[in-house]
Amino acid sequence: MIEISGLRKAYDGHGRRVEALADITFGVDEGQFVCVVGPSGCGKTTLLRCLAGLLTPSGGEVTVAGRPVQGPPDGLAIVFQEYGRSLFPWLRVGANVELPLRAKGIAARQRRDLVAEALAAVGLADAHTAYPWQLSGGMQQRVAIARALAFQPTVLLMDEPFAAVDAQTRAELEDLVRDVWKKFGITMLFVTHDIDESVYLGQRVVVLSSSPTTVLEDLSVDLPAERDQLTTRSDPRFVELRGHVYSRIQKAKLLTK
Ligand SMILES: Nc1ncnc2c1ncn2[C@@H]1O[C@H](COP(=O)(O)OP(=O)(O)OP(=O)(O)O)[C@@H](O)[C@H]1O
Repeated sequence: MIEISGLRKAYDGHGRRVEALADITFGVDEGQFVCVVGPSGCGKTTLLRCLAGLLTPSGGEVTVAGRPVQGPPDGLAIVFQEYGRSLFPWLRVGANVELPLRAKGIAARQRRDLVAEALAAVGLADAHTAYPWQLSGGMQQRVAIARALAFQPTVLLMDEPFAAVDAQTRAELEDLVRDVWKKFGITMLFVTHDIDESVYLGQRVVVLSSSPTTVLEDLSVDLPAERDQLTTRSDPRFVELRGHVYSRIQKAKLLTK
């Protein structure tokens, strides 16, 4: 569904050149849940922006559903880290979720159904008429997820979506994301700097090096499909996998010093 081949991205400007992505190659099959984990500043956001057609790569190729990405691909939605900036404060929750559906030209009745279904899927069926600023941070991020779901994406990109919420809310949202992935069969690419989160959520974890960034490892997560915060996180295999990813990143850091 997603193919990234030899992707390179350098930023130029004001006499400063940043080689953000040096050489990234991996793919995500249809319906798969893949996490990308890497140190802060390694280019995770840059990678997602290239995939979403919001940035032009300096080299290599990205295809989504077999088509080279030249602008935002059809059927692709993205959830950003900063829910506070991605929701419109002057629109009620329902109108925020509905907005992309209007842009897509969907008829009013179907829009109403999709908004109701998406809000129910994130446990906010009764928040329709609230304003985003009347909700907690975790609830606002649920609204952002609902907005992406209502769009009925085939591919959902998530850019450190839980970095700004407290630990308990984060755990709830992680389980919510796995639930909606299973329910809607979406292809998921989830970017995080949190190693535990990447192993808990993903079927695979793509480990990135520090910048200039390459793929250090593409790891299959052979944990049971049914995951929960208590048993999965204390499963010896979970502990082994997270330790493996951690030491991989640490070793790479030492080599680049
Ligand atoms: N618009 C830009 N112009 C110049 N350099 C940029 C720009 N955007 C990002 N960079 C640089 O590219 C590198 C990768 O940035 P990016 O935000 O993609 O990393 P990240 O892994 O998402 O970071 P974090 O984990 O801190 O969110 C950084 O060195 C950053 O300073």
